[in-house]
Amino acid sequence: MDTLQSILSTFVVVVVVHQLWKLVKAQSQLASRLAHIPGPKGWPLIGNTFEFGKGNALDVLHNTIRLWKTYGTAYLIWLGTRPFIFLIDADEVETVLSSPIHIKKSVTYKFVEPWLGQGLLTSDGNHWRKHRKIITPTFHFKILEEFVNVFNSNGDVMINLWKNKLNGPAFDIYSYINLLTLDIISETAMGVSFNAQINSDSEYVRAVRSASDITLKRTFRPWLFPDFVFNLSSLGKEWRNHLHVMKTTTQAILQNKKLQVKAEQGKNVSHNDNNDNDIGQRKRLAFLDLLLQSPDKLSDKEILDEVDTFMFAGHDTTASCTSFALWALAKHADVQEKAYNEIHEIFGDSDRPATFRDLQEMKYLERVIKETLRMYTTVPFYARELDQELKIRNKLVPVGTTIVISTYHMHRNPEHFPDPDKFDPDRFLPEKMQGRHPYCFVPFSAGLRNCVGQKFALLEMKCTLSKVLRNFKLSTPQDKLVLSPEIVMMSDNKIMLCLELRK
Ligand code: HEM
Repeated sequence: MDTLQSILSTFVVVVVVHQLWKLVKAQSQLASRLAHIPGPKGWPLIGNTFEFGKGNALDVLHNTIRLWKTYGTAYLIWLGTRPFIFLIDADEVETVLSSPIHIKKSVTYKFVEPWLGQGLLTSDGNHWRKHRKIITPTFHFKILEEFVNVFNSNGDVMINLWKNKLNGPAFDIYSYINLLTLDIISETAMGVSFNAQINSDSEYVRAVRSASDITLKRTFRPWLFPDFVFNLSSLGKEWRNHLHVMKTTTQAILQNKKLQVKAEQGKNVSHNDNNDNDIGQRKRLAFLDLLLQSPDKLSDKEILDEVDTFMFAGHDTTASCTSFALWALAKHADVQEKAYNEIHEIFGDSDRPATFRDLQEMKYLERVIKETLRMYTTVPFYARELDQELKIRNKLVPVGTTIVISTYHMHRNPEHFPDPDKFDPDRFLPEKMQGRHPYCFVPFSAGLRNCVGQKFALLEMKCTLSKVLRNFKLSTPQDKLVLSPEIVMMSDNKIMLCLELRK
């Protein structure tokens, strides 16, 4: 028995050592092909994991700034045995983003796959191409025009809540804005509202928030990369609970919607009928309805994946940018006054809701949003995994390397944005943009895999910001925000505003 045991243990040790040796050998082969990209020295198997992240977003920002200053606009780090090249150079970023070949997302996007499945954000290849073709028309301006009512009615709920804060102490606006954008995306994506602004303790809302946090933690803990290790960890257990809440919620909504469609068909009401309904209002369709109607006949799973993707990609992002924009307006009284004057010219003293056309006219406010996207870059990093070699710094970089587009750093590059820490919306005046590198400002990414929701996002943010400015004069006691690049940019020291009534 003892002999059998010792033979077995020796066998296990030999297998483990052999596997580790293979990993070290593969890493060293990759390293020799990547020797032309500068970066800190990494350890075999561990790479730079511990010095780089420690799972803390604040460390990630400090370290990436330090690495940029030390190694320049393309540098290499190792997370475990995986090489990651961070790109800040606009020419090199253009090579990646404009390519029809390098559209595969990095391994870290796999972590959200149990939630988002093969939705637009995570899929690639022919599946992605087919779905992108189906989904792009659902963001047509005629459909977005219909959503302005949703932006307005949900925005009014927040304005009413904020009226209780008038002339009071400063308060943290982030959770208000986050619940507002969640209400907007659930109504536009699924046609239902969680009324999260009123019922802020929603289980779904908490699940979405925590699932995003866990995804970020996993990204910087390579030992949690393998699913079997993650599934055994306490984070993995927490993740499964949140996943269950999120999946059952959206599934129930889809089933209800299908029952509703059946009932309408029973009453001979065409679901495709987008004309007047029996109470004289135009019937507004959510993305879910549009996907259900698609002639391409998507399966339930395909529809759910896309709806979950909208829920994930379409609310934390706009919440982050809107909150930072409000803080910037509060901080820079001159910018706030200019934005207010533009809005006053459009509406005068009327309190009518904004229309699609009004929102198009807010050119200065649009520049404020762009400057916010530059300085407080909503998605500070996004990444691709090479499944074909790519030339960087005049040499081919091997398959399997992850390319990280380092948007936050690109947007602070003084070569393209002089005095980069100054908030100046007029950088985005057409005459100032002339001659600027087309890929030095990429908050919504660019090329084939750019953000499909960017027009929706701009309209929603303009609607919310103009509504707040029409009602309140903003100020802030905070001198500086401590930026924390989680999956979207967050402020580590809250976003505090004081409100005075405008009229
Ligand atoms: C300030 C707001 C937003 C910002 C800054 C933003 C930014 C981005 C970025 C950088 C990407 C590319 C990510 C990557 O390559 O990994 C992306 C993709 C995407 N975004 Fe947005 N986004 C915003 C709002 C929205 C909204 C409101 C929606 C939906 C209603 C949305 C839906 C998507 C989807 C589905 C993709 C994947 C597109 C594809 O790969 O074909 N986003 N977004």
